[in-house]
Order: sequence, then C-alpha cells, then structure tokens
Amino acid sequence: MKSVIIATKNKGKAKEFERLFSKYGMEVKTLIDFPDVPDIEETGETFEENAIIKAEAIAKLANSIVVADDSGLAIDALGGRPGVYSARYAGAEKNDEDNIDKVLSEMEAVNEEERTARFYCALAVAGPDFETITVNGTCEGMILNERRGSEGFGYDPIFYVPSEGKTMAEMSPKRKNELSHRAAAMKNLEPYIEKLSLM
Ligand SMILES: O=P(O)(O)OP(=O)(O)OP(=O)(O)OC[C@H]1O[C@@H](n2cnc3c(O)ncnc32)[C@H](O)[C@@H]1O
Ligand SMILES: [Mg+2]
Repeated sequence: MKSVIIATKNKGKAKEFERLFSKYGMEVKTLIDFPDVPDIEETGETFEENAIIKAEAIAKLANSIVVADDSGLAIDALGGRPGVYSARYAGAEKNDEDNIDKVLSEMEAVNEEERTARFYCALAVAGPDFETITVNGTCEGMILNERRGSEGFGYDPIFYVPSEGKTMAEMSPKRKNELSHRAAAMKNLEPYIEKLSLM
C-alpha cells in the first residue's frame, strides 16, 4: 500500500488522516511513531505559514514527501482567538481540557447569537523536488457554554454545528470527516494527490 508521512504528533489528527487518506488507498505514517523527531517550533503568524514550516522541516529530515496540518479555532467574540495559538491557549503543555475551560470562561457573558466561530485547517505538502503546496478548509459553528459529547479531540465538545444539531464531539468520526475543516482542506488537496504521485 502507498503511504504518506503526516508531520503531526497529535493523535486526534492522526486518526482523522488515517480515514481521510484511506479513501485514496493510502496508509498514513505520523511522527507519533518517531518520538525522537524534535518538535518543530510554530513561529508563523498564520495557519498556512505554520503548516509550511512543519511540512518543509520534516520533508528535509525525511527526504520525502510530507503533509502537515496546522489548524485551530477562531471565535468572533474573542477577536479570532485562540487562532494560531489554539494548541497552547491555556499554557505551554497543550492541554485540551484547560484550553476548553479558558474559552468557556472568556465566553461566559457572550450572548447566544454572538457565539459564532469557525475551525480552520491549512495543509501543506512539501517534498524534495517541488515547490510546497498549500490548501485550506473551514467549518462554521457556534461555541456552546458547556461540553457535549466524547468523540473527537481538542475543542470538539464545545463546537456546535447548527446544520447537524450536534457538537463535533457528538458526531461519529465518519460524519466529522465529511464536514470538518480538515475534510474541506482534503477536498482541496484532491487535485494534487495524483500529480504529486503520492499514490
Ligand atoms: O502541530 P501538530 O503536531 O500537528 O499537533 P498540534 O496539536 O500542536 O496541532 P496544531 O499546532 O495544528 O494546533 C491545533 C490545535 O487546534 C485544535 N484543533 C485543530 N483541529 C481540531 C479539530 O478537528 N477539533 C478540535 N480541535 C481542533 C486542537 O486543540 C489542536 O491542538
Ligand atoms: Mg502544533
């Protein structure tokens, strides 16, 4: 089976990419199996910049084609925060529960109609002999005032998708992979998958 390296140590993302790439008959390898690979510093100001930084750094190390995902949550009432700082919103140790608690407390006084938000996903594909490609995807939703559901990862329990009547943590992994920001970005990557002979 053809395989692709995803430059992530996030287990939630890795699971989703396994499903998303299986559609193309591809197996996914992530950095979770390579704990010695150093953490790449995400110094960019945008999701796209950070995805490029991660993809190019790992492509260089692996001398191979690498896909990286930089993603996060932008909440309108918080001026777009946590944004590119989503992973470390409540502190350097990247704790999903603490991040949710921080958002819930900052959103406490915000009215229902002002709780709009969106998830962003930037994907970068880097390799030894072509210019790095980037694509994006978004998913619109609302921030609840409490957690609902136990699927997914990150901010999923407080991210409500009105068209589904569910939070992302209440959806099946299959359904999330049909409508998420990551799914949208993967759709935009589709035209390149064959060209890059990733397959
Ligand atoms: O950099 P890598 O190793 O890929 O892993 P990471 O967790 O640090 O990933 P990011 O830098 O892209 O930060 C994204 C954060 O945004 C959140 N996030 C991204 N996609 C999400 C999703 O589908 N559902 C819920 N939260 C998500 C989640 O908290 C992530 O930690
Ligand atoms: Mg990160």
